[in-house]
Amino acid sequence: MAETTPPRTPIIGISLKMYFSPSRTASYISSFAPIASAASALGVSTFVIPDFLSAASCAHTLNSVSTPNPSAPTGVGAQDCFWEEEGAFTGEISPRHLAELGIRFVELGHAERRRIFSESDADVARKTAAAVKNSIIPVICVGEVDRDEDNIPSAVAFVADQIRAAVADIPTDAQIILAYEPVWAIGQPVPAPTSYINAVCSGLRSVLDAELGRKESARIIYGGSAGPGLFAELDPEAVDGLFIGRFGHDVKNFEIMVKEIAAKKYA
Ligand SMILES: O=C[C@H](O)COP(=O)(O)O
Repeated sequence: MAETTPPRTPIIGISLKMYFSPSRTASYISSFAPIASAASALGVSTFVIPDFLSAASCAHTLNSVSTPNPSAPTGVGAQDCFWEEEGAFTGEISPRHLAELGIRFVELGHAERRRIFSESDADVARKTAAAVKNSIIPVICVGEVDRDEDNIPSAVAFVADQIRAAVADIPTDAQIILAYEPVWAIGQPVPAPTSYINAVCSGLRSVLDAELGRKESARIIYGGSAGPGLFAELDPEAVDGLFIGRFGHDVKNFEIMVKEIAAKKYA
């Protein structure tokens, strides 16, 4: 069954990629839990995506955190899943089994998976459908590969095609998160220019609202070297939050970004 609530609450998440050991992840989650609770009180949803080894224990911890605002919950995500739910698929991870462990999000189609593991839009679409079927919110990563700041329509067209492919087999009211990450801005000292982020996200918002009927069910979050200070410069009509990498490894930075999102979205 598709996850259909809550709609368009501001949200910030972090992927720990393969940076942290299990013990460092456990320590991070302990510090993260009270921040998630405070974020909920501010009306901001949060999520953490650890590696698979730590996902179940992190979900156990975070799912018991008190979040005062039911529209702004917290949760744990997985960094990928398979499109099948069970069977002879050595090394793969079932979305149904993730759901059984209390994992509420799954990141799909990250640029690193597309580049290193040759994941295609068709793969992402099948995984998205499997996640939604198991009531897991897909965090679908999209973004153009090449930097060409003078050609915003081309970036919007490329990313819109990725989105159309990813959502082809799910209901319009299924809640999704689109992590817009220009590939050229990932792993850099600074994010993409804010005017560029705002223009591309605004273009994508139009496609989601007018063409795909996803005004309420799709949120756009920006990722790619995002850190403190960025959200204050973003257009809150177009961008619903952030997808954090390295600059959230210090959990105090994550807390700062939660407050910046709340201040901007609820101004
Ligand atoms: O998953 C997160 C993004 O790829 C961004 O990572 P980054 O902020 O370390 O560039």
